[in-house]
Formats: sequence, structure tokens, C-alpha cells
Amino acid sequence: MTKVAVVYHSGYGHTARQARSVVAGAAGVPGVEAVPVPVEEAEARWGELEAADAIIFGSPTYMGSVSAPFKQFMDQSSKTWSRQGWKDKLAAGFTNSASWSGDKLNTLIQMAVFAGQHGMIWVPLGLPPGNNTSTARSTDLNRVGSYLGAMAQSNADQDADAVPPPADLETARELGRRVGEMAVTFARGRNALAA
Ligand SMILES: Cc1cc2nc3c(=O)[nH]c(=O)nc-3n(C[C@H](O)[C@H](O)[C@H](O)COP(=O)(O)O)c2cc1C
Repeated sequence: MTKVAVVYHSGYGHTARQARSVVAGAAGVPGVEAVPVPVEEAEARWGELEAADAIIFGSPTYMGSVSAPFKQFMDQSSKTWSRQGWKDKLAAGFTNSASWSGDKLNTLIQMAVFAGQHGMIWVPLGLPPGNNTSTARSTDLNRVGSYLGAMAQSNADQDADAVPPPADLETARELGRRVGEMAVTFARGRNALAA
């Protein structure tokens, strides 16, 4: 099986819902096993990250950047970085915040730089932007219009059972599916080269 790990933090459950959609999207690809890894469990489950073909990073945007627990996970990875243990794994990212912008892009950029430091191969969202013409709708896939990774917008006064809305959860699912497909393609290519 090709393995996809989804490492995420969520303070109040919104990004956890987005993470579940990412996992479901990856797990729907034949031959892929996808596992959610809350950052609080990452240290104890480091072996699962080492064994993964792809790692997808998820964090809410707090103060225009990844959350402190997610940053702690990033820093915990420095031992792996020093021996480039995640080199050539696929990487991707998602984030969620209250505002339409809320400086979410910075969070994805942080994740992409982090992946670059690890020598990983960043997989962008790969969906056209939705909700940006006079005839478009707020229910469009990629309604926030992100390229680097999947974004979700959760109204600040709504709990995680109500938001992020279905369009953002579907967008997250698409990211998981894309990374799952890419991971299978890479694994097959590697095996073919080794044969
Ligand atoms: C400490 C803190 C900082 C936040 N900073 C931002 C921000 O910079 N931009 C934004 O749009 N929303 C911000 N928010 C709102 C959260 O991103 C939003 O509520 C999100 O849905 C929380 O996700 P979670 O439930 O997974 O923690 C912040 C919330 C908290 C608690």
C-alpha cells in the first residue's frame, strides 16, 4: 500500500474537519492507506511519518501563521531534517481561518518552505479558482481561490459542526485525492526504475 499521513493541528475542531476530508480524499484512491496524525501524537507516531510516501500538513491560521502547536511539530522534525529523512516524499498543505484572506497564504508558504527544507516535493492544489466571476457561486470548489494548497474559511461565530462549509471540505477532499494519486504514481515509477 502507498501511505499518506495527514499531520494537523486544530484548536477548536474546524481544521480537524478539514483534515478528515483530506484523509477521506486520499483514502479513496485505490492502493492508498491514509492516516490522520494530530500533532499532539506526532512525536509518538514518528515512525508512521517516516514510513509515509506523502505527508500532508494542516494547521489553522493563527495570527497570520501556523499555530504554535504546529510550529512545535515543525521544530520537532529537525532531527529528521538533519539526516534528510523525509527527502523525496511528497508534501502538501491545507489551512483554515475565519477571514476570507486572514493571511492564510502565509501559512501555506510556511509549510511549503518547511517541506523544501526537508527536500520534499510540494504538490499544489491543482484546482482552478472558484467563486471569482459574476456567475460563480460561493458553493464552488476552491471558492477561496488558492493555488499552493487547500484553504477553508470558517465564520468566527460558528462551531466546527457548522463550518467550514461543504465547498471547502470538498476542496480539502480534492487535495487528498490528488496527493494520493501522485503518491501512487511516484511509488509505481520508483518500483519500475528499481526493477
Ligand atoms: C489565536 C488565534 C489567532 C487567530 N488568527 C487568525 C488570523 O490571523 N486570521 C484569521 O482569519 N483567523 C484567525 N483566527 C481564527 C481561526 O483561524 C479560526 O477560528 C479557525 O476556524 C480555527 O480553527 P480550529 O478550530 O481548527 O482551531 C485566529 C484564532 C485564534 C484562536
